[in-house]
Amino acid sequence: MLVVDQVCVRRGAVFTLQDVSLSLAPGKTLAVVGESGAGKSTLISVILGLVPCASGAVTWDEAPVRACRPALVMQEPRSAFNPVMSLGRSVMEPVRAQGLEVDANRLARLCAGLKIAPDVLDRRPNEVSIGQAQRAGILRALIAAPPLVLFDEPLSALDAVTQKHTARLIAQLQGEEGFAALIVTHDLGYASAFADDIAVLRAGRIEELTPANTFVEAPETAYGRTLRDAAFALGALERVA
Ligand SMILES: Nc1ncnc2c1ncn2[C@@H]1O[C@H](COP(=O)(O)OP(=O)(O)OP(=O)(O)O)[C@@H](O)[C@H]1O
Repeated sequence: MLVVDQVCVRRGAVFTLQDVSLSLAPGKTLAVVGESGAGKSTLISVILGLVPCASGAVTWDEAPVRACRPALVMQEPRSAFNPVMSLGRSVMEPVRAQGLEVDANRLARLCAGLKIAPDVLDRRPNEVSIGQAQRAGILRALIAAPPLVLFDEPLSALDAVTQKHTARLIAQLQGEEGFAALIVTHDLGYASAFADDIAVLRAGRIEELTPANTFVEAPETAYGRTLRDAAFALGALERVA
C-alpha cells in the first residue's frame, strides 16, 4: 500500500506541502481535490520521487515507490507523448523498458475496453483527437499492470459523454486489475462518484479526508463545504448523479 507519512516539500523558501499524511490500499481510489496552487501536482511529484521530501517519507509496501513502477496519466494528453513517435511505440515503452514483451492478448483487451482502434496507435500525437490521445495515455499507464496509478486530471480534455465513459472504464479496469488509484481532479462530481475517499488539499495541507459517499452530503470542514457548494453552483455534482 501507498503511505505518505508527514511529508513536507519546500520550493525555495516556501513549503508547498506541509505535514501531508495519507494511505492508499490496492483496489482503492483516492481523489485529491483543491483549488489551483493547493499542491496537487506537487503531491504527485513527491509520490513519484520527482521532488524530494524536506521531511517525512513516501513508501509503497515499505519500500521506495519507484520500486513498484507506478504509472502516471498526465494531464495534457498530446504533449504527454513524444511528438515524433507513433502512439503505439510510446505505449509499448514502459513494458520494453522492463525487458519484457507486450502481451498481445492484454493489449487487445485494453484497446477494446478503451475503444482504441488499431490504426490510432500507428499515428503520432498530432494525428489523433485529444480524446484518443487521452485514452492512449491511459493505455500506456495500464499496459504494464502497475500496482499504483496516478491520474492527473485524466478527464480534463474530454467532452462530458467521453468523460463519463472513460471514468466508468477506469473504474471497471481497476475492478479487474486491482491497482490503487490516486486521482487529482478539479471535478468533485467525478471524485464523489468514483473515489472511495476524497482528500481536500488547501495551501499545501490536507484540510479534510472524507469518505466520498459522505462528502457531498456532509463535508467535514467549512472549506470542504465551500468547494462542494461551488461544484453544485457549476452543476458538476448533478452532472454525474
Ligand atoms: N518548480 C516550482 N518552483 C517553485 N514553486 C513551485 C514549483 N512548482 C509549483 N510551485 C508552487 O507550489 C505551489 C503548488 O503548486 P501545484 O502545481 O502543486 O498546485 P496544484 O494544486 O497542482 O495547482 P493546479 O490545480 O493549478 O495545477 C504553488 O504555489 C506553485 O506556485
